[in-house]
Amino acid sequence: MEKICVAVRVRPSTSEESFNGSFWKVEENRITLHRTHDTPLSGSSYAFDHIFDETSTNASVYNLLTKDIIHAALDGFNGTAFAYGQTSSGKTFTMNGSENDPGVIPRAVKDVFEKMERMSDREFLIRVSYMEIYNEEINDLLTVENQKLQIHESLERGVFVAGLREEVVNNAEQVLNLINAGEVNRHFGETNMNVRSSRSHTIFRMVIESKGKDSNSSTDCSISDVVRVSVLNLVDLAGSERIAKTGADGVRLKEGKSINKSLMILGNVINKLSDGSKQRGHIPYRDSKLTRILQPALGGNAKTSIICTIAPEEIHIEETKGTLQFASRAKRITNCVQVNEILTDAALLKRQQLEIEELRKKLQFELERGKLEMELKEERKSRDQWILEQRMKLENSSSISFSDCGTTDSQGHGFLRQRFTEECSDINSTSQEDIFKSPCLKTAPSAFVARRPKYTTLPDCSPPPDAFSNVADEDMWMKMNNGYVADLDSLQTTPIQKFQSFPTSDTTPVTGRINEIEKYEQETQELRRQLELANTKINELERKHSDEVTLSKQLMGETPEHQQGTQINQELPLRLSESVENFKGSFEEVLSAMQRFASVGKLSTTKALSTVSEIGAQLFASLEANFTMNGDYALMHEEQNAFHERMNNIITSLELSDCSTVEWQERSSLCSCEHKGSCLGGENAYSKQVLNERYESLEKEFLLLKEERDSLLQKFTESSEILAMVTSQKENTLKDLNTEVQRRKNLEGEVKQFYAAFTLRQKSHMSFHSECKTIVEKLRPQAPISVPKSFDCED
Ligand SMILES: Nc1ncnc2c1ncn2[C@@H]1O[C@H](COP(=O)(O)OP(=O)(O)OP(=O)(O)O)[C@@H](O)[C@H]1O
Repeated sequence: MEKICVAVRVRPSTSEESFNGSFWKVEENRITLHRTHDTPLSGSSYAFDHIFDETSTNASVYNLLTKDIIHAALDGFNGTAFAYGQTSSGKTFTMNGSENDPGVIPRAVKDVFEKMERMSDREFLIRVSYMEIYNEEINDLLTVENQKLQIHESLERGVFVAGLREEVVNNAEQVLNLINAGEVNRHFGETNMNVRSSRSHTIFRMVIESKGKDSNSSTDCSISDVVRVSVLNLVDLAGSERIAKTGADGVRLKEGKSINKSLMILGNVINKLSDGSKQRGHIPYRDSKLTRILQPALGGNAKTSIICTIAPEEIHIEETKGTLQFASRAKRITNCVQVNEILTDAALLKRQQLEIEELRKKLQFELERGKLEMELKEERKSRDQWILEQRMKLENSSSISFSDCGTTDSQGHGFLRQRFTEECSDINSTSQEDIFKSPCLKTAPSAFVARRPKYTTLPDCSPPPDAFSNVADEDMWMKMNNGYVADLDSLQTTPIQKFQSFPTSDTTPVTGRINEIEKYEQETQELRRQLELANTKINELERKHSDEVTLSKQLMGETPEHQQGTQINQELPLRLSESVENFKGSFEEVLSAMQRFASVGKLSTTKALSTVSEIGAQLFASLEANFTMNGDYALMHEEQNAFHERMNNIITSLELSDCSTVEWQERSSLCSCEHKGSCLGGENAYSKQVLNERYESLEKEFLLLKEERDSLLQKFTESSEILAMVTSQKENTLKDLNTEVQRRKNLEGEVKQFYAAFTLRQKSHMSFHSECKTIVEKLRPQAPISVPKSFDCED
């Protein structure tokens, strides 16, 4: 808990008049209203953390009041500094300052960046915002369009202004430029009391995020996993005003009313908070936007300082008193300040892993301990049983012996020893089962056992095991066996206690133990459940893995096919144009042969026509075949060769068509000259027309082929795109697959580690168990010696 730091600053007087009645006098951290003749007025004296008189500078205010808060903000503490006071008392002067004496805000900005540079072990991210509350509406001073913003609240961010521009900044200059830009948008107005009166409350906010540069440590939460986020508010409130004094009307009046109202609500909040935690009751933070935004600074998680500015003039005494009373109440407020640290996902994960590991170890340990305790209990129980049995045997035999024991005989040691030996031999002959090998005191002569006046009856209990240290030592037994007569009263005796097998009276630890065991059982169940979940996850991953392997194989299988397809698609247009070129070549050869024959008059029109139509049919059939061969280049090549062959045949047949030429020549010689002329002319015209038609149809075909080629090219591009897509999909799937494989490996590793730790624990438990057994075994033969001895001492 930390108190709000409250200071008062007195502005230099603006009036040249000397005081007529009273004035404020500052003495160290106390301010008192004095009469003119320097006598303090009772009930008007106030003490604060600091008081800055008229001569004070903004530098001193910053250093004494705000600097610590700014520095703490860099360490992760929220901080708020605000100026409160009547209008024209110097709030804006304190917060913003002048050129010669910068105020709290510019100093804080510079200080933040300077300190940040010195903190070389941390990385910082700073965001700033600047807003005003004008007539109870929130406006963004950095973006004029952001008006009438709303306040929201969320678990993550707490109370925040939605839509407020937050600028990430890197240096002080950048921030100061932003502030200057914001100042332009701020509402100022002239009143009778201040030519430049703030008509709104302004809040300049810096959000400071930082994290350590250290990035080591894979097992524990490293410093770099913890992010500190602090909010620093520097607030310049609008001043309270008396409408009569400010002479406000119209807009100014409305502003004045709004200012006074929100300051009144601030006063109410401060009053409530200063009442002390028990009487506080409801704090009306939600009554105004100002108190809602400043909520963390008022009784919340923030280091807060308030500078209350006052005007020293006599005419403002009442307002000054009001301000000082506000300040006095604010001084009583305590805030609950803590560093705001956020754990990143990685840190949370690490922490949870550590916790699980801790629990696992604890559980193992407790299980083992519980088991051992049970075993020890069993051992103890059987040992107690055994001791009890032996004791009962002893009691039975001793009751016989002690009945024979009389008073001390005065006949001397020799007689006693002889008698003792005799008795011993007697008893040994009758009591063969005395496995304790205890001295034969039971049958000792009355003279051997010194008379013990206090002793009246046999004790009905044996000493508890913890009293074994009180019994006589081995040496003493030996002496007694050798006939030594002891003064038993001089021996330290074991107090008589009722026999209780073992300290079972304390039931609380048992109940506690049961509770603990139940708790461990629950934890075991939980761990088992986690293990089952892990196994399910592993199985799921395995299934996914195998699916993806199959998919990958499938994709791998498809890839060569796709590659081949692409290659074919890529080469197809080239090959087609090559084949068209070849066809063209063959066709031209035939044409030139025909021209040759025609020029020498060896080719009849009929022959020429039939040849051309044959060539055309061949050509189109071959072209068609070529296009439908779908990239089978060998076949295409064959087809081209066949076409070439056919063309050659046509040429040969043309060359060999002598008879037809002779026929033609004979027929032509039969024709009259005019007839001949007209006949030739008619044939030529006909052949030209047919050829033209043919040429046109060939051109059309050629265009069609071109279109087809273009569409094939289009298809090829599309196929290439699909292939690229499939390839990238395949790569992504492979990546996913690798990640899954890695995750699975990690999980397997964890499970292995868990089993290894478990086995180790089991081994240590076994060895501990065998050690215990050995100890118990060792203890077993010693018990008979101890028991009768204690028995004797109690006697
Ligand atoms: N400590 C000071 N030293 C010198 N001049 C001061 C001091 N305090 C205030 N002034 C001057 O007094 C005038 C009023 O101050 P300022 O505007 O800061 O008052 P305010 O409290 O912000 O008023 P309002 O609430 O109306 O905005 C300004 O001209 C300012 O320069």
